[in-house]
Amino acid sequence: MHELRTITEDEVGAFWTAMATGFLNPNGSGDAEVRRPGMHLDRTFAAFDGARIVATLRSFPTELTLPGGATVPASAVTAVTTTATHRRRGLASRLVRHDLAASVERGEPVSVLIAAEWPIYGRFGYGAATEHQTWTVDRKLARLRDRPQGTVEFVDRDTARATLPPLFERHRLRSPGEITRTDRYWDLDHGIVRIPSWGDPKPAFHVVARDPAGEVVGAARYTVENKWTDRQPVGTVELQTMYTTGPRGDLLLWDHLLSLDLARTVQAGDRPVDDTLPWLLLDARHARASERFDALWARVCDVPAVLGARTYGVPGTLILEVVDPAGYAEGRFALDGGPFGATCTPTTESADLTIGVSALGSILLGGYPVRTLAAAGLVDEHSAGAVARATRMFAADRAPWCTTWF
Ligand SMILES: CC(=O)SCCNC(=O)CCNC(=O)[C@H](O)C(C)(C)COP(=O)(O)OP(=O)(O)OC[C@H]1O[C@@H](n2cnc3c(N)ncnc32)[C@H](O)[C@@H]1OP(=O)(O)O
Repeated sequence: MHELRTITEDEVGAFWTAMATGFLNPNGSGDAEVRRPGMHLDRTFAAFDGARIVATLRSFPTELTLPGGATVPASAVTAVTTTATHRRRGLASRLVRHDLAASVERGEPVSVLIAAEWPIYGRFGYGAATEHQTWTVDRKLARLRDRPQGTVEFVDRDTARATLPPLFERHRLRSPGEITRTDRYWDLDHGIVRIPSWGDPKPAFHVVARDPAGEVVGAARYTVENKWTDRQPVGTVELQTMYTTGPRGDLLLWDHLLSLDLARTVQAGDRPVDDTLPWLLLDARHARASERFDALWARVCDVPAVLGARTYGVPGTLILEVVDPAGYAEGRFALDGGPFGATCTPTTESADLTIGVSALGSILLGGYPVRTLAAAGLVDEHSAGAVARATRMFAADRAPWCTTWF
């Protein structure tokens, strides 16, 4: 049996080398020094074959925003790898289960991650909870419905670094599915701190949008691929980051992006599935959607703590039977919730619905309708109308969206 434990300071380098190898990055052995400040060694686990690290997992504390804007403490899991020579022997399973147990011990009510591949994490109780999509816009065809009011200016990287965090904070607290970012995250995001094996970041433009009163209403970063065919500019503007305080900022920044002569296409990934962009255009079909996929996955460990902290689309009560083979979320719970808050407590009343813990993760943020999961056989209805009621209650007033990769 391979030993599984937290790593020591001396093993930090070997941890990152093993992780990089697991992610098929042959150059990762020089990353440890830059990676070390973001690590919590008491929640950085490895499996050992003799003295060699052959599987990795680490987590860090964060906060998850729920529908209604409340946040709950969460454990963010990342760097899950097993070295190719040691796969399918249960090492990742042991690490994930070990980390979940430690998370529950610490009292974190939910664990989150971004799944490299869909089939990996459902067995541990995680469920896909948010989605995002990519827009591709032909800027020669797309026209905005309205003229924006305000200004957009180019700024340098350090100004962008100072401008984005407060905009993100506003976005985070109204966006179910988003998590907190540290200063270090922002430094990495702006290429101020660099992971050696990632290479140099592509040079980018930074812009800040202001309303007519001069208040900052948005900021964006984009790269440009300069390309010509038959003496025609056919390059692509790739939007890397955009946060706004609302529609005014969206309009200003999209007006800017669509006005970039010498590029043909604007591509924007990781956008919310209920984005305003198509509705800002004269012809919504010029915003072509693609790459709509799951993003953040959630694993509920403490049902009353998370279901009691979010708000619900309509007032209602439900008795939920949660099935969790690991036991953490297992039980029957009385939920009484509405647009202004909720209570959720263990109960012995008979259940309206039975749901597995993974499906519970998928309805937690309002990302997937209860009705859809019930139709797919993932939720059982025991009292007439319970699926319809739960569908209306769990719906969120905005699509959950997580823009933070970890
Ligand atoms: C949050 C994150 O960090 S996401 C990143 C995930 N890591 C990667 O994608 C890196 C490349 N992949 C790997 O390193 C490994 O394949 C891992 C970490 C995904 C799995 O590691 P292993 O030690 O092989 O997993 P383990 O042996 O515990 O397998 C558990 C089960 O999951 C299944 N499984 C694991 N990975 C996959 C996958 N990619 N696709 C489908 N099934 C998978 C296995 O088949 C096994 O099922 P079984 O018990 O029914 O046979």
